[in-house]
Amino acid sequence: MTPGARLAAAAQILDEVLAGSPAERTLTNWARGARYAGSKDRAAVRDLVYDALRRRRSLAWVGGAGTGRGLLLGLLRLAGTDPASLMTGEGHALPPPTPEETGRALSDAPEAVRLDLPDWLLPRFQAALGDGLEPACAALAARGPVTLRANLARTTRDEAQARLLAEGIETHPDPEVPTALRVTAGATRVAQSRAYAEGLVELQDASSQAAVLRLPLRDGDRVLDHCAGGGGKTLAMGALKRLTLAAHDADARRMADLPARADRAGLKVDLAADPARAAPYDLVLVDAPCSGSGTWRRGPDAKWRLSPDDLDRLCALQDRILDEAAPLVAPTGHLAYATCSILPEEGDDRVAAFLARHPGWTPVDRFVARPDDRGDGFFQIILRRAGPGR
Ligand SMILES: C[S@@+](CC[C@H](N)C(=O)[O-])C[C@H]1O[C@@H](n2cnc3c(N)ncnc32)[C@H](O)[C@@H]1O
Repeated sequence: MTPGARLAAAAQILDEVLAGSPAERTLTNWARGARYAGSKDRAAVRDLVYDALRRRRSLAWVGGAGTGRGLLLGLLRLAGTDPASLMTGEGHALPPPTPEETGRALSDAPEAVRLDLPDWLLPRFQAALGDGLEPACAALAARGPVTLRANLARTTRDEAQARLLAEGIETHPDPEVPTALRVTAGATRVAQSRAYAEGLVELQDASSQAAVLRLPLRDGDRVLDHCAGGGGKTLAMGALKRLTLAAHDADARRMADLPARADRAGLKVDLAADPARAAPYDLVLVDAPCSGSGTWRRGPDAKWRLSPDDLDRLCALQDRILDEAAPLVAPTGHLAYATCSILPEEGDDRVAAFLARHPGWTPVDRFVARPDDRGDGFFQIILRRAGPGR
């Protein structure tokens, strides 16, 4: 495909996403129908779509319209590329820009537009981030890093790094998270690499790894990952200590890949349909469903879809899951609550509400990460039952 044809494909996909179709599914459907598109074309179109969605408001401003075409006009202008050089109207390329499609200067845009936030979220982000508002929004508007976790149950980080390098995957050790390797070249090879197949590394964001490293885990502990999903945190915990691991998810289908991933990592994980049956646990981790606001660069359509009502519903669900999980903790055990959100409504506010309902608990550790070039935004609090603990 020519660069102009890729742009035209991205414009069409973006129009479908803007009309409400989920980005990932729309891209997959397009790729299925576009037999002429090679893997490089698919990757380039995908990058265009995601780059445009992350900066949807600012690009619409600069591009002059909130359509797929408008966003791409904005993207080209902000990259210093003359849109007329790619929108030529020839072959499969989009028609050339018209005199009406001039757009406006980003410096004249309101703050929420410049920061690529929905209006209703701006005051919440301001309150939550203070001076960190602009860098966090810039991070959410850019591509996120690809980070691996060295599986310390199988290897050291140095060894994992060397094995990856031998397969053409270059990484950089995170200076603060001792398990994390940021991929600097060859990211598309990871899933097919032997290092990955042999369970030496897993894909996991550095902030999420940092949070798991703070959990109070001891050899022999009984641990429940109460919202396990694909099991990223279950596996990260299992790599650190010899644990009896149980994983639960209200939607068991989300754990479908967990047995294979556990096998690869050399771990045994019990998939618990009813986690109360094996209670109590020394640690229950609630990695709750949330807005994902700390990870919006990875699924940017969610940033534009979230409504205040959605956020209220998520907060109510987070409260309910915490109430379900707390009785599963042993008298001397811990309850950890985590979200990949930077909104206080889903973090400290939920903890305060929990403590008001359950005065028998006390926080012992709090971890907050903002999205940056090292990792995603994340929140975690570790609670222990008040009174003599461990
Ligand atoms: C943030 S995701 C978990 C991600 C996962 N821990 C990981 O690290 O890959 C939240 C999960 O909570 C699950 N969930 C939603 N409601 C739940 C409930 N009431 N009890 C348990 N899990 C629930 C969702 O199905 C979803 O898979």
